[in-house]
Amino acid sequence: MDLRVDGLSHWYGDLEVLRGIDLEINQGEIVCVIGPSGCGKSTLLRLLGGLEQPGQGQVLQVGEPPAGSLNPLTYVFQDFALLPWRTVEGNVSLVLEGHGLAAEEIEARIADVLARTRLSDFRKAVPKQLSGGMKQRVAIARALSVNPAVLLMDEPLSALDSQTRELLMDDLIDLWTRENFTSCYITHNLNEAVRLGHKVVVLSRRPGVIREVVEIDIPLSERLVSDPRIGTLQKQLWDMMREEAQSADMELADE
Ligand SMILES: Nc1ncnc2c1ncn2[C@@H]1O[C@H](COP(=O)(O)OP(=O)(O)OP(=O)(O)O)[C@@H](O)[C@H]1O
Repeated sequence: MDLRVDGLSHWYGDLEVLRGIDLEINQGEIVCVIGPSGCGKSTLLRLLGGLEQPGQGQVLQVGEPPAGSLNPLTYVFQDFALLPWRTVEGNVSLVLEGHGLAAEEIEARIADVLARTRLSDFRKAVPKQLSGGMKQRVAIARALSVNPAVLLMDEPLSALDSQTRELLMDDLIDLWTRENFTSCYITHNLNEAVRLGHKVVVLSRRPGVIREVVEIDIPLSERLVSDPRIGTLQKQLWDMMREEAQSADMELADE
């Protein structure tokens, strides 16, 4: 299933947050969205997932979600959003309950996603026993368990230290290489965008309009930290964002 965004604009009261966004998220691609603070990135993600209705324009689901999808558009948040009193398997099973699935189907889905995210040995652990990186892996496993068409990821690595972020990026690259999942991935971090994005959408300061869509045709598995092409792309993105980020910074300081 693809997502198509047509002429999307959004306001909160008098505050215009997004203006005239046209965007395609095609099946099997990771679309990263970057832009200065407050430019409407999280709002865009909420509109994509139907948590809010756009002031203008529309978000279209083109094609069918994968077989067995319980929730075609599924979020992964920065703060992991795990229930502290539930085990790893309990946190995954949370999103599988209430769909009328047989107990064996729930068990099969849990075992499958824990294996795919290499968490099988941790299924009885509770969140406080896990590092931040492991918690986010549980959140990703939970999102995958509903067999989503599109993963909506809102700064999923930004609460993690830089080494853990590197490890999780490797995990995501590995997962994508095995499964070609589809994602809209919001980030502040330009390195994440150039390591993970098939497309990088650069938003202006608020109201967010699309300044540029940068297509990156280097295979994800070849985008090593040491690859000079990655550094060059990152600099290119920063050159596009610098002025917008400076202006946004001043605006926020005035508020
Ligand atoms: N529910 C809401 N009601 C009113 N204003 C809101 C609401 N949600 C967001 N805003 C405002 O809309 C603007 C865009 O917010 P949003 O969180 O989408 O930006 P962002 O680009 O994700 O920001 P950041 O990079 O800082 O996370 C901000 O000025 C924010 O204060």
